[in-house]
Amino acid sequence: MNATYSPGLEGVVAGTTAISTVGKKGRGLSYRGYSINDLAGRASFEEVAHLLLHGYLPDRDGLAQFRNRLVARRGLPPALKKVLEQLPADAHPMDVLRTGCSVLGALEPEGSSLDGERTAERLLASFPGMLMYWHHFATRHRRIDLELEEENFAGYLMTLLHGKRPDELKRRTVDASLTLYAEHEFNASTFAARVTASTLSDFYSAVTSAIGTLRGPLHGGANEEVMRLVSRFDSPEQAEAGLKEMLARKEKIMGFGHRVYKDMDPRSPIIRNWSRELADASGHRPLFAIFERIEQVVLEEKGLYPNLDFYSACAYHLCDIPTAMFTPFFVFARITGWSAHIMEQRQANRIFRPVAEYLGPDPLKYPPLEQRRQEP
Ligand SMILES: CC(=O)SCCNC(=O)CCNC(=O)[C@H](O)C(C)(C)COP(=O)(O)OP(=O)(O)OC[C@H]1O[C@@H](n2cnc3c(N)ncnc32)[C@H](O)[C@@H]1OP(=O)(O)O
Ligand SMILES: O=C([O-])CC(=O)C(=O)O
Repeated sequence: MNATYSPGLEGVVAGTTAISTVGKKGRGLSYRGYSINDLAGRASFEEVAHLLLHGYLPDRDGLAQFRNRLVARRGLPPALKKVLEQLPADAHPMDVLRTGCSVLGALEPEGSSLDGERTAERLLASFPGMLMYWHHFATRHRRIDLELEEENFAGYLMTLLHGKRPDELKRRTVDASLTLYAEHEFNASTFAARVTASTLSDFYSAVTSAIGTLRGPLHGGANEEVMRLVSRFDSPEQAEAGLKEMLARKEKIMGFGHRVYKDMDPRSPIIRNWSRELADASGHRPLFAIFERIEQVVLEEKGLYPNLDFYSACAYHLCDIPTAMFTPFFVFARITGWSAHIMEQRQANRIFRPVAEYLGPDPLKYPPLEQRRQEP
């Protein structure tokens, strides 16, 4: 076999998919053939989730049934709640979700690999409750009710977080952000899920792999790092000076750059508009101006464009979502894409097993124990 090495697998075609296109000429970003601009502007996140999980946009009845199933699958088994109650208040919320997913897999294992759609809906429905149950217990010792009537997914998770229904602008912003975050072809976490699925492992193991992969700051964890960066500045001028210093030190600026998009990420202007609307409505224009100035400086100095994580940080902050929950919100959405990919992998499976270029020593003579020198 004649294989060429591509660091980070850049440009390598690692499989086939019918789920989405990313940055494809003439198609841009699309989920199952529908443009992201149509989906983010016109469909609710539940319609998009149905499209990804079941392959088609539901009609009115199909959507109502899907929403009902999600509402019915929100509750958590007592044994899982007990585990969540043991996790410390300073645990990272992504650790909580990774643990919660793993425990649910032990309590409600897949009966057979045909259970994929049911498991996907169970995880989609229960992830918000897992995180918010832990959050309220760990911070205020309150055991919250997870089985609320609210059938809108964004409304449900915001109500769980804040203990009251969100205002309409915040709910619609979160709804749109979930659609934007839902799916993105062979990104690192989806690829991790597919690699795990390719060994014929179970659904929960594949999703646990994906959560662990999304957590890193080069991937989903970037949205949290963006907010930590922006919080260091009080004005656009300060941000400009700070960013120039960082770039001079050759530091990476989180929320910028992308493996596939070498110019604009098509999701970025959409979430930027929601952020601006929120900033205008809540008197936070100065914060938005800091984001804008950072965008301008990084483009001028490095020629890099913001990815989805950059303005998502602004939107989530203005929706009063704690910074450490930004990446979990990404999970609440991307579970739909991960699930679609796990099911697609199972339909035409071959185990992932690439090869490595060896850079180690030439063959060595084996030294008996008494003749070995301690290596430094
Ligand atoms: C939803 C998502 O997961 S989107 C990604 C979220 N991640 C981030 O925002 C983290 C910051 N961005 C990055 O680290 C990268 O751009 C990635 C991980 C997204 C893509 O990585 P790659 O495709 O491997 O690009 P790579 O890191 O090789 O960058 C190419 C060049 O641009 C530079 N560059 C890329 N991104 C950045 C950045 N955010 N800040 C500063 N320089 C950057 C690199 O230093 C490199 O420069 P060099 O050629 O002089 O060494
Ligand atoms: O596609 C990628 O490399 C990262 C990702 O998940 C996204 O941009 O949504």
